[in-house]
Amino acid sequence: MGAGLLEVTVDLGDRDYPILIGAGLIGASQTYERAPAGGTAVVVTNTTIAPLYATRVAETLQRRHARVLQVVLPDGEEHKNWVTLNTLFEALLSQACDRKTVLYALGGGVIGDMTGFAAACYMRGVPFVQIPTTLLAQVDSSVGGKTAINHPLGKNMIGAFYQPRLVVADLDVLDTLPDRELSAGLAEVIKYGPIADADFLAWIEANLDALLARDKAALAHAVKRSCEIKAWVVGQDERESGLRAILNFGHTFGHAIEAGLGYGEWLHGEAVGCGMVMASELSARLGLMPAGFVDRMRRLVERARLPVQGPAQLSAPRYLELMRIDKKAEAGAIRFVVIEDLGRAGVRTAPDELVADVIEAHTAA
Ligand SMILES: NC(=O)c1ccc[n+]([C@@H]2O[C@H](COP(=O)([O-])OP(=O)(O)OC[C@H]3O[C@@H](n4cnc5c(N)ncnc54)[C@H](O)[C@@H]3O)[C@@H](O)[C@H]2O)c1
Ligand SMILES: O=C(O)C(=O)C[C@@H](O)[C@H](O)[C@H](O)COP(=O)(O)O
Ligand SMILES: [Zn+2]
Repeated sequence: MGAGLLEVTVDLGDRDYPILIGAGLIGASQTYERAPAGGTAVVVTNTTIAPLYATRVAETLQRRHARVLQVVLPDGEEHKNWVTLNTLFEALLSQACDRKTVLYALGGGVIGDMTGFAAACYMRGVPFVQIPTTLLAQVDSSVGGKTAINHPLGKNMIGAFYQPRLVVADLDVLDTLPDRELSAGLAEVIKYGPIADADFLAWIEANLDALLARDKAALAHAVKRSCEIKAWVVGQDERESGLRAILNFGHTFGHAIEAGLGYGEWLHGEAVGCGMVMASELSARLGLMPAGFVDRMRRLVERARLPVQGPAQLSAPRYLELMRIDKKAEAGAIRFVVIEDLGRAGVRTAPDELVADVIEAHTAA
């Protein structure tokens, strides 16, 4: 293992688990010491990541497991569905995987969300480990136990809360990440500032160029601080009965963009980036934040090379229709995460006309 190993704990009583952050982690057998050993390991990955990292992970796991299998799924958000999930179940059943089998999710958020959901369901629950390979997955999706697949009518609509046993965030794997995916990950990093930590927002603004240049020290800090904030939230409200909703800042608008365009056209992080600009505008129009805050967020999202205008083909009424089946909606009322003060978020409803104005103000002509 490389020097400078960082660790964050997700504090969930007897389901506590560590997030290890550092260099050279995926090929070191001591990395996996706190995950269950013996029996079968299944490395679940996709066609892009398999040739890059699956052999290194599988060879390392061979020192801890009697048998190591690989399941390679198709790549892309459009495959985060029942069909792909069933491919995974068929592979597990046809290889006689038993209840002691450990699933290792080697990939971005799509692989992590699907593997976690499969682990929650297979034989009513088998252990799983997250090995996130995108920035987005390292700062967000691998932590906290939200697992799901998409439905044409709504994002992440079929899923379960199911925690991993260990998260391994190896910063070296980010070297091969395409620039567009790096930017998508930065959207979720930026999110943590306005919702929970004004100083972190200022740090991101000051260090955005270093992050875009993949400076390892900057990335290490961004991953660690993001995981600390997410762990702090999840530790208090694992199943989103209240506080956890703040992690959805920008997502009510963003999920509507993803579903409205058909999954995969805009990346999740791109939709969240644009969604945060809209949610900032809503916060200002509700009188919670000054207009300058919207400019500040728009500038930062733009500097991260993310879209700040919604897609021209999605009308405000279409957003409203899609947002009514958002998971936070209650009795048909859409609930939005808004910023109440820098570093503090809350959940509010807003009149449809106001929401439509906000969307139109930030949509390409
Ligand atoms: N569960 C949660 O809490 C949570 C949080 C945020 C997002 N999500 C979900 O995560 C998904 C988005 O995740 P994502 O942004 O990681 O996308 P992704 O999983 O689709 O990965 C992005 C792309 O990068 C490729 N890739 C991954 N790692 C690579 C590497 N190291 N080198 C080269 N290529 C690599 C992938 O094959 C893919 O093509 C969405 O479905 C979103 O809903 C879930
Ligand atoms: O972990 C959470 O809670 C989040 O909201 C994190 C989000 O970044 C993530 O996209 C999550 O999957 C969205 O949750 P959903 O419940 O709206 O599907
Ligand atoms: Zn997200």
